[in-house]
Amino acid sequence: MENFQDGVREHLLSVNVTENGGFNGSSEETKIQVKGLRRSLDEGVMILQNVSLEIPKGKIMGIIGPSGSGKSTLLRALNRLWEPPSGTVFLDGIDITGVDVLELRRKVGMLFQLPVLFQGTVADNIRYGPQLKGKKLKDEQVYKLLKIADLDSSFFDKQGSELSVGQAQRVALARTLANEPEVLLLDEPTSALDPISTQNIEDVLVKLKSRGMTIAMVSHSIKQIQRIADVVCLIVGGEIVEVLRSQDLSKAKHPMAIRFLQLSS
Ligand SMILES: Nc1ncnc2c1ncn2[C@@H]1O[C@H](COP(=O)(O)OP(=O)(O)OP(=O)(O)O)[C@@H](O)[C@H]1O
Repeated sequence: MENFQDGVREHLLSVNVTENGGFNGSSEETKIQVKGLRRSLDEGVMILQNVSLEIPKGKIMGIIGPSGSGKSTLLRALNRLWEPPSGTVFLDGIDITGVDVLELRRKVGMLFQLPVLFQGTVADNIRYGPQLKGKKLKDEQVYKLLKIADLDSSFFDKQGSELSVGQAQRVALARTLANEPEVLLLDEPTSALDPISTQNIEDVLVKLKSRGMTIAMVSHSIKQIQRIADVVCLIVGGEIVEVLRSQDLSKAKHPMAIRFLQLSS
């Protein structure tokens, strides 16, 4: 317990990020594997069609695609906010449907477009997750989490209601990091933020990645994906149509992907 934050840092530093930059190469470890994931609505409409994907460890994967293409549904399957069928989503090779759901959500944390802070101070919010497990974070540990989320110590005692959306999003990130996640899922985390708050969040994400965190981020901003993602997954009509390195986005071949990229840039 004394070493909680050191433990976070050690964990993050201990993951060896591969240098070759390949995302399908044999030397790169897979953190999350999705195999043949499907979801259909009662009326038979397919939202996800046979989706298979490997999210590499210690990298940022951007997930982009037109509205309604299934991006959020895919992301939510990865920590069972939508329950995937067994045998379709694996974390470190283990089927997530067999893992205790709260334990899974500690390992695979999620941030949404709009942060929702609980009543109380910023510190109360950050302490929330560990407290559920009977652990009380020391002030020093809370300050360290604030720092990782690029918030100074003056935020410790502030009420959630006093914060801007951008600041609240960073508190939500610190609250998620208090659970010592191995993976972060982000569903358009900066779409409600101004450019400076967006840059603050992007900087934190890049810093977390450099410490070994695996990140999957849905974004509508191709420019954002090009700034921070290593790999991009393009999803159209519930199907993954391309997986590319972000610098190779312009090489997309699928006609719908090309059209989407042209209209979005
Ligand atoms: N629980 C649900 N019940 C009915 N339809 C749903 C449900 N969840 C998602 N859908 C539908 O599935 C499709 C994919 O939704 P999803 O939110 O995953 O898309 P998205 O790519 O994230 O969209 P956006 O970019 O607009 O957020 C949409 O047509 C949506 O209306």
